[in-house]
Amino acid sequence: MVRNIVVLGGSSHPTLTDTICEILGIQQGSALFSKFSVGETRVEIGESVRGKDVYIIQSGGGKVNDHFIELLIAISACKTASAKKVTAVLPLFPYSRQSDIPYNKTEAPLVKASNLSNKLVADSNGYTFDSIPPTPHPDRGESHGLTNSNAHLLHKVASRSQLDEVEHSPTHQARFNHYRDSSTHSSTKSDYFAGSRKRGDSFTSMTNGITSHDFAAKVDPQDSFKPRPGYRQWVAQAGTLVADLLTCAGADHIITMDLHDPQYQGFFDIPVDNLYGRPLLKKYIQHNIPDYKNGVVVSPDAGGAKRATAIADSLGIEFALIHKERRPTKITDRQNATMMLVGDVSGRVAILIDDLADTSNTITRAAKLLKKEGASKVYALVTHGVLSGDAIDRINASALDKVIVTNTVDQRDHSRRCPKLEVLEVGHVFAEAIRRVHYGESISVLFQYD
Ligand SMILES: O=P(O)(O)OC[C@H]1O[C@@H](O)[C@H](O)[C@@H]1O
Repeated sequence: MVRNIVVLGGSSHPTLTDTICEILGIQQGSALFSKFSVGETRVEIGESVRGKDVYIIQSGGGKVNDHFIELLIAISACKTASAKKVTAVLPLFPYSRQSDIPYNKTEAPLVKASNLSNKLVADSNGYTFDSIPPTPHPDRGESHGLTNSNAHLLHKVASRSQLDEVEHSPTHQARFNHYRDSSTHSSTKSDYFAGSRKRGDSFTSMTNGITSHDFAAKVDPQDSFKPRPGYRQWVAQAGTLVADLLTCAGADHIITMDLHDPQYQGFFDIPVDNLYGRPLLKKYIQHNIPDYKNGVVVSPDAGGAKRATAIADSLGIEFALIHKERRPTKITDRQNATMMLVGDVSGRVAILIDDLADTSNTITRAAKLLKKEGASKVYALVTHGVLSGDAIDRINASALDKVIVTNTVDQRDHSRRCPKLEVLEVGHVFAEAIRRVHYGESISVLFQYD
């Protein structure tokens, strides 16, 4: 039993708090989270936290803004009630995709939300959500700008040097130069759009200021937001604000898992422990995917390549990458994005790895492409199963055979609605991190997964 510690659970994920307390052998701290009729959050701490080491568990996902405010008020309440130290435990860190200028996912969603229910109808292959335009296929002469010299890579296993070859080939560079300004040469998703945002008004009017793909899933911002002609919209970078709010509220320490951008830790001036979900994902692959040694780990986009290659390397299996090409040909052509596979999955199990599935557009579209390219089965392994809006319907109707998520976000409702979903428990990882932080022990052992 861990002593002199108080663990409180916000309303985002009560079962995870229960699991953590059970593993630590303690009773959950007493706190009441409620609402005034107007919607304001009310927090009451029901026991003394004076001189105690307090851990407040609150995840992103669900009613993310309400949960975040609840957390801030709870932190502040504990500090003013003389807690010695307050640690915010955020299994999924809210707003962590907004640590930089939010990227604009011009290729998603594939349909307008207003038409979504009509579109959830399987095509002749039994899957929904066609790429528009179709995924390029060399046999059909749809090389989409690939030269003969690098088109052959589409049918080969992508080695690291081959990926570099594509990335650095003059043709590729030429194609992407217009997405970059002279000072922006990183290939991350954010940077593509950080660069393109600076291109000027044509891009501004093309995107019409869409700043969040979550938002895009609900309403079509084109209908509601038009930046004034000649003005480049100002895109909020909420990451810094969120980090500041936590520290201002009184947080002394943050524990989280698989931050979308690990560099986000640098936005804090308090310690941040960013735990890894990879050991769990790796173990799942080893124990549950038959013949995984002949499988291929696939990153659904360039931004996740590092994450996916780390798992592929540690399993000693091959790696492939889905390259999303955003090359609108006219101002209104927001959905003109194509996906192409760099690597070979033909006759093999494809194992998609990503940090997060929100609308699930990314993994369902990737699965469709992988099946078209001959994958025998497609698994998606994702740390954070946010699965908001129509995500579950989308997964159920997709080419995905299985979706594996951890329970950094509450999965009880998702599991009921999605027969393809399997959930991996993270309670023991957070319990061990809390125990080690409380006793001042190193937590680096939790980062090892080889
Ligand atoms: O396509 P959905 O599921 O909405 O969003 C998930 C994607 O958005 C990115 O931030 C994640 O890394 C992932 O690739």
